[in-house]
Amino acid sequence: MARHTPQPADNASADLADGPDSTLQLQPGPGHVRTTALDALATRALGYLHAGNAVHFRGPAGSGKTKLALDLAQRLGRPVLLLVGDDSFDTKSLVGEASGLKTRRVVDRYITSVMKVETESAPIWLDRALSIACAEGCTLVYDEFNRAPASANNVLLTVLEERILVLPKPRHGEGTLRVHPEFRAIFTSNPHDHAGAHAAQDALLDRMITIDVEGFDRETEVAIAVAHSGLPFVDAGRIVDMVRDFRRSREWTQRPTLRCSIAIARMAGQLGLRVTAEEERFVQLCLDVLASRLKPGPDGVPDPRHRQMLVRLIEHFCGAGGPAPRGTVFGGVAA
Ligand SMILES: Nc1ncnc2c1ncn2[C@@H]1O[C@H](COP(=O)(O)OP(=O)(O)OP(=O)(O)O)[C@@H](O)[C@H]1O
Repeated sequence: MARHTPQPADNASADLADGPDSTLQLQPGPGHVRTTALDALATRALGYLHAGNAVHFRGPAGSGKTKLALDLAQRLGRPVLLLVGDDSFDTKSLVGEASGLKTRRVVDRYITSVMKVETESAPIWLDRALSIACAEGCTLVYDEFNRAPASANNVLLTVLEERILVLPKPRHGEGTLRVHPEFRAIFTSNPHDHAGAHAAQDALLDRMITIDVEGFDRETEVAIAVAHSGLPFVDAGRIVDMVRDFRRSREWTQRPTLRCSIAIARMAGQLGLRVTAEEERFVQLCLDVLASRLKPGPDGVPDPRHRQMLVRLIEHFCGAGGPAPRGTVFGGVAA
């Protein structure tokens, strides 16, 4: 769980970093990108959040859900709590639990010849992300919430509907906690992720507004690749076009995401590689990032024809003659 107190001005994004007191804190990232498309999406979601609704961003890996959720959380101007869903979660992981006993011993020597000793024990309650967020009116970003079992997430039902947190054991003598009016929740999930994910219960989905984030437009992807790499727009554009074409082709088993474009652009920038098919190391870099995602051939081993297609893809989009015409190599529809 990471906790973040909002910073002033235009520090809209948040990356994880160790704070000065060595607790994990979210820090604004210098490369946060806002484009027309991202702004439109953010305005929509912020409207729902301001009106008191929970918002859920659903989309494939690398579609920018977490970054968007953290950006919006920061914009709400309340402290932010980040929770990442996990298969091992139960109700206690979200709301906390009584842990150990606090013992108080009173020694009464009012009359010198008589000593009266009274011992009193009370449970110590340890709060977790949800109870803190509900009590203090924080914004809870619950990333990959469907990785936690539905039984752990059940406690959210009354929080989102009746705005009451029902505690499994009394906390400071109370069995329920009235949710702070400023409490907001932003969820993310990946519906294509089957490893370790659970089906989110309908009742919970029914209490949030789900926005599908299937991937960004070209302008946004290029702007993000530039922000992460410092490459010129033209070079980042060639890399993004290449990855987008591969993505549309469906000739992969693992989706080539925005992270692929960022990785290629960032490493090309760091290694000082020219973004062209004439640069052998650049071609190798693209193959290293992309080839493992290719569909295997019928015998389960990488199909050399697919790899050849990948090389043609690099030559097409990063050929010597400048930016490629908006054609496709893998057969996807050009943007
Ligand atoms: N607006 C943005 N500005 C800068 N970088 C961004 C922006 N949106 C996304 N990114 C970058 O794109 C990459 C993918 O984003 P993010 O981690 O939010 O995706 P995700 O959908 O949550 O992925 P996963 O499901 O795999 O966790 C990250 O490296 C992130 O920093």
